[in-house]
Amino acid sequence: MAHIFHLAPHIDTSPNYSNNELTSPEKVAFPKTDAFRSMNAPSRFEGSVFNLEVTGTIPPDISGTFYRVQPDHRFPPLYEDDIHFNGDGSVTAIRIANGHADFQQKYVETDRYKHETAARRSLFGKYRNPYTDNESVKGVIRTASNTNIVFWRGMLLAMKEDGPPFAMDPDTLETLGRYDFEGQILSPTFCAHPKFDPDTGEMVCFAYECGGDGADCGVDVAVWTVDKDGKKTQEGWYKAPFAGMIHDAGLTENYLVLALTPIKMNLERLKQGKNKFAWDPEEDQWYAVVPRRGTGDPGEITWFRGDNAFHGHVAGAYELASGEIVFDLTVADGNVFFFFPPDKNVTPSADSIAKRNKLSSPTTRWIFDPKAKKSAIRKPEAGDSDVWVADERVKPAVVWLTNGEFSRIDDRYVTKPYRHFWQAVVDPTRPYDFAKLGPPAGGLFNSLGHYTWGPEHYHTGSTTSSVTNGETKKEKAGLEDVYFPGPTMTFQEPTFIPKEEGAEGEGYLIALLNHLDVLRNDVLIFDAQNLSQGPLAVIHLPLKLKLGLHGNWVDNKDIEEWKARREATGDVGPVKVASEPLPWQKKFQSGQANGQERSF
Ligand SMILES: C=Cc1ccc(O)c(OC)c1
Ligand SMILES: [Fe+2]
Repeated sequence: MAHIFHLAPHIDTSPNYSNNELTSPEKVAFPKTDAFRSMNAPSRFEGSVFNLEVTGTIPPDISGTFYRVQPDHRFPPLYEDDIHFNGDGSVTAIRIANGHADFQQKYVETDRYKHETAARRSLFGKYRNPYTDNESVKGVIRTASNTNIVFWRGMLLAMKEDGPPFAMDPDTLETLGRYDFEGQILSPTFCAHPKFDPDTGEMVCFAYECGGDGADCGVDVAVWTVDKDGKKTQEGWYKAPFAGMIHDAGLTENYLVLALTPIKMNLERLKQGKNKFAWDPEEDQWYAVVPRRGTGDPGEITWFRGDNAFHGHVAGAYELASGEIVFDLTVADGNVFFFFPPDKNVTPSADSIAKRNKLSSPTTRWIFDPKAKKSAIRKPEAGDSDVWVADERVKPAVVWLTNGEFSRIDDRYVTKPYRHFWQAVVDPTRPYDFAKLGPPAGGLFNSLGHYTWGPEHYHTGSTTSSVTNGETKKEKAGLEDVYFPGPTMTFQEPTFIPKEEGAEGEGYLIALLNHLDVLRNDVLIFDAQNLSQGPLAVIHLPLKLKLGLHGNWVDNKDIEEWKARREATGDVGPVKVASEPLPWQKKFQSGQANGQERSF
């Protein structure tokens, strides 16, 4: 292809960065780094496509919307080495009914979005580091709302764990505003993985780094329950043993289990304009078993610690008749976030993408006893607060040697024993066209897997177990059904679509396929229990999206029911978004120091 600078050599093609800093904010030229290359080249598309091209047949009983969110930088970042996780949240809706599919995509119009739109440039700096921001946006909520998009009581909530959620209209993807649960949750941070109890309709959610302005690198952790009518019914404030990332969680009938990963925040480092997190290869992986109806007493939590490792996403969690908790997630044997290397003693190359792509990430089953003998430890990092830690270290009960991430289950089985889970899978034995494609952006998720726990691992209500600290079984723990599309393709996170009245796992699986050669996406629909036969339908998008994080399926009945309830004349009425700044913002505006002290 002829490039314009061959045709017009006088055109300015100079780099837009010098010493890692943006030199011409008005010039729209993105970094030429891996974080902005291939599938992750900026897309920035907003709009819709009616009646997408389809190969195969979309099962006629599928009626609903697949919502998912991707980070997609709107402007060249302030720093050339910016990371994918710092991109603006852009929400995709794939609306399916009567065998047809429509596409829509729109940015989440966060406070960040509005300020940067007005200025036509980036104003917010590095990932979760307000010390790198333009002066004009001090005190503005920084979140890019780019990690998950969930349906809650008739609205979509776009979420990122560094800030509050933003509400969107499920029909139009219009941003309604910041959502504070009608004034009930005023935390500076929230989570990207709230859990929904299918029996009670409750949302159980949590936050970390939530004791100040949301960027204090502190150890505060909060847990909330919001009931099906939107009323906050529980709130507990706790301290973590260190200031690390708590990204995902598991929900059982009586507990929320939080995974605290040994990547650590540090305020001094942040103030120096450096990374939010650093991997600590010497630190344990931790789990907090938190009672769902707790009050915030530190003794309510039991913290469990195991050998250093990196948490992926949670599949399922449930309680056994013995009271013990089964908790399943992928756990990788090294730093998955290569862009957050350790602070010291590590040569830069030791945490490269190449090394990340060699990590193994099995599905790991832990069994926690909430009544385990524990002792209070006082950690100065925890503000001298008591943290109650189980005396015995934990080891996995089962390690299923899968190699993948983005575990999903039939969400009607959250809190319950389950048999089926699905993952984006890394199968290094399959061919990959490295010569043509270079390293796969976001990881080599070249396959999609359906896993069924074998009979000895499928617990019914009466099963008891006492294997908390037994020998770890490393095995193939059940059936594996895997689909590999070809050497030029990778998958994004799959989502399960249940069949109405169907048994657990009966339904479909939907996932985005990345064509790394032609830089375009398809949406694939599978029989959830027969992936290896290949997709039932391939929905062709006429464009390239970006690598997204999480998505969810919402049935049309729920969308329609809530639409009626949210009418001005409906029994619930329109969504009420936040009308006042957050407490930390008020403090900031009144000139009080923000950050260190608890704001509310
Ligand atoms: C996958 C995890 C993850 C964790 C924190 C983030 O801010 C994030 O942004 C997209 C993603
Ligand atoms: Fe996640």
